[in-house]
Amino acid sequence: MDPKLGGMTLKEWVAIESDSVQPVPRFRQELFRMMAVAADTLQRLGARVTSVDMGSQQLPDGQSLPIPPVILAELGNDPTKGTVCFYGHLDVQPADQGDGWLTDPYVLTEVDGKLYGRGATDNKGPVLAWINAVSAFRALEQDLPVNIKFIIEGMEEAGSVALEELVEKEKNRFFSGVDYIVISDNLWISQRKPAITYGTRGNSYFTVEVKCRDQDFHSGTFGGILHEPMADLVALLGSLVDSSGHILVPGIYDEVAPLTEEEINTYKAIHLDLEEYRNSSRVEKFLFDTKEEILMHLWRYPSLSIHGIEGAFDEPGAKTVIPGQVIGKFSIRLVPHMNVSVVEKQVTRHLEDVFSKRNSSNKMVVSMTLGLHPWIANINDTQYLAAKRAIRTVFGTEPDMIRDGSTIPIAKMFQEIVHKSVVLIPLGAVDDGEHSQNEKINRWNYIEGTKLFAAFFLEMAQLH
Ligand SMILES: NCCCC(=O)N[C@@H](Cc1c[nH]cn1)C(=O)O
Ligand SMILES: [Zn+2]
Ligand SMILES: [Zn+2]
Repeated sequence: MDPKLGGMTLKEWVAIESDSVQPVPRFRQELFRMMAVAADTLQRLGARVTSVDMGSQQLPDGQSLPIPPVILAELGNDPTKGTVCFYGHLDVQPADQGDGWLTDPYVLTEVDGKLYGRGATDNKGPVLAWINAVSAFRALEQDLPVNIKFIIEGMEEAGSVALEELVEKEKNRFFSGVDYIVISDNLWISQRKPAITYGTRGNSYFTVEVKCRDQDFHSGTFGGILHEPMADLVALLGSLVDSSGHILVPGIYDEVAPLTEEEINTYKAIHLDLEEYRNSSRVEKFLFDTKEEILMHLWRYPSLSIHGIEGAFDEPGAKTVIPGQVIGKFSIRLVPHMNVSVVEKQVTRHLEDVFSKRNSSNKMVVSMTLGLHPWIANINDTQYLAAKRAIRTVFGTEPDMIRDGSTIPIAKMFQEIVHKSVVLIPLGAVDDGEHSQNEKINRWNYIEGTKLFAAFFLEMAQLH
């Protein structure tokens, strides 16, 4: 990239340890540095940049840490052109070479056309690809076909702390002229075939605490005479889902959108090599045997996952402890038209029911700690057509029209608060390993993705 334009390379961005998950001052400093570098890059491209102070974050242990600024940047304000707003994040998940990385996670390393490094695909690579696309128009001294806005945050991996309030506040300012919103923070469903994403599941995250007392017991001294909290908790967690993945909470499927023949056909049209998917996931057997069932259970049906138990003895060795208090954690991925507060009531009632049947003297407290709504878009919106055309131009193929089984809360927030059409245009391949060891982006995806975004601007200009 032309150095005059302030081009930063992906290698330089990956080298910044912008981990938002571990709440320690060193990573926060790195996050501030990351946001400053990105603001500078955008400024050099000619953008009007505001770095919004986001205040500080109170942590459960009482300490307070500053939240990195959110970047709001604007390029062009021609009223005859459409305005596309791109959202991305520059914070990353934790990464430690000792956890099984084959290369230093903060040194972008190319092996066989794959660029390994934390944040390479989630989400530094895609953010830079959008910036590179703008930079290409600048380098060619061509007018941008559309007005472009960027909203870039540094706390996505920590739950987008304080972002919703900012979007609400900027609804009639920064977002007032925005026509379309684009996010590139997920992956294709294949190694080589591009995709457009029009829906994500939501998530309701629960804790269930069972307490006898706030100290552990010796199982030789107390074992046999106690209602053990862990036994209660295992029974509670075991009551949630059966071995075929069916959720046992009464009423939970009541509001799930009915399945139509037309919808089934959309799954049939998607290219997914189930054997390759199973092998690359290193899973012996999935719960379902057909492509359609797999896709539907990832995208359009709820799922319940049990995540962990706080207070449990989880070290090697044979400690003879009875934990005095344990907290189980599980979540339910939500789909259209499930309602977060209805799910909260259903789960609480079910657990209270199961617990009361145990006649335990322990205390149980159920809390929903996170309630994120599912999101689904209208695939006939203009920007879906523009994205399809741009994919045809750059990749010479039709995209897979996909949904994502995970949750991108900002998509629903934009839809609800800004009331503009949102599209997800991923550029990473299915095996990029977001959040995992050896995260990567393929050089091909990064470069073709940059071309795709430039082509998207041109198509948007034509269709707007
Ligand atoms: N492919 C994009 C993944 C984004 C992601 O991992 N989102 C989180 C958000 C979340 C949901 N519940 C708690 N955090 C996810 O787990 O889906
Ligand atoms: Zn991400
Ligand atoms: Zn992520």
